Amino acid sequence: MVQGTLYIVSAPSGAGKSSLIQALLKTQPLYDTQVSISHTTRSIRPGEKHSEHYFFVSKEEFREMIERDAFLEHAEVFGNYYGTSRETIEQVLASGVDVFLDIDWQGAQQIRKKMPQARSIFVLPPSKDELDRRLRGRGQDSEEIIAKRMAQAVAEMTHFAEYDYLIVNDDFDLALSDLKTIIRAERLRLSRQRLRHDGLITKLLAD
Ligand SMILES: Nc1ncnc2c1ncn2[C@@H]1O[C@H](COP(=O)(O)OP(=O)(O)OP(=O)(O)O)[C@@H](O)[C@H]1O
Ligand SMILES: Nc1nc2c(ncn2[C@@H]2O[C@H](COP(=O)(O)O)[C@@H](O)[C@H]2O)c(=O)[nH]1
Repeated sequence: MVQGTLYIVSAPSGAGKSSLIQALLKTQPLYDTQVSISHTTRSIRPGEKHSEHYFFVSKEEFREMIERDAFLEHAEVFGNYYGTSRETIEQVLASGVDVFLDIDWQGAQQIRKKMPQARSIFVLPPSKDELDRRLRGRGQDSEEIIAKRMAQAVAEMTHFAEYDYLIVNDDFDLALSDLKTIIRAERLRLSRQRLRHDGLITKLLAD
């Protein structure tokens, strides 16, 4: 079985990465593409569901998971802890399914060290004003949390050059189309490698 590809997607909070990933998943069959559900110690927002948006856990549970090396990566973001389950990701990739991680730059750095074959995408907002509008428009965070996230936005964006691909999420449909193009190109690149590996190209070019 050929391994699935791991895609890391990062962006300042509110730039639209979760919306883009969710829209992409609607166009892909489950046996092809899945999104990882992280563990977090942050409080649940209105409308969020345990095991659908996140596994919401206590700090003690999170610490216990770190101790048993259950995370592929984990980080403190905006004063809360977030982590990606190692076992789940390894199992899904081994079954040939591509997996998307919606994680911050710290997690992205940890994954690149462990899995250099992972592909990474950074999503930028068209402007800081628009980022602020989107965070407010989402209507899920307090003034204090929005201020904290806006204050961290520039720090997150300074890491854009560490990523393989950059998408500016101004027009949503255009940004989604860019994301689909990246996935398509990566799949074509890999299928070319597989053909070469199988000796098919050699056979096709013979005679
Ligand atoms: N291109 C766009 N134009 C206008 N609004 C957008 C666009 N993309 C996303 N949004 C809206 O911006 C808000 C923030 O988007 P989203 O929650 O996907 O951001 P995020 O980067 O995943 O944030 P976080 O890191 O906090 O989870 C949402 O209300 C979403 O509907
Ligand atoms: N390093 C990790 N970062 C993660 C993970 N899951 C989410 N995140 C990032 O946290 C912020 C805030 O998310 P929110 O849901 O509270 O708005 C955002 O940048 C996410 O990408 C994770 O498992 N590891």
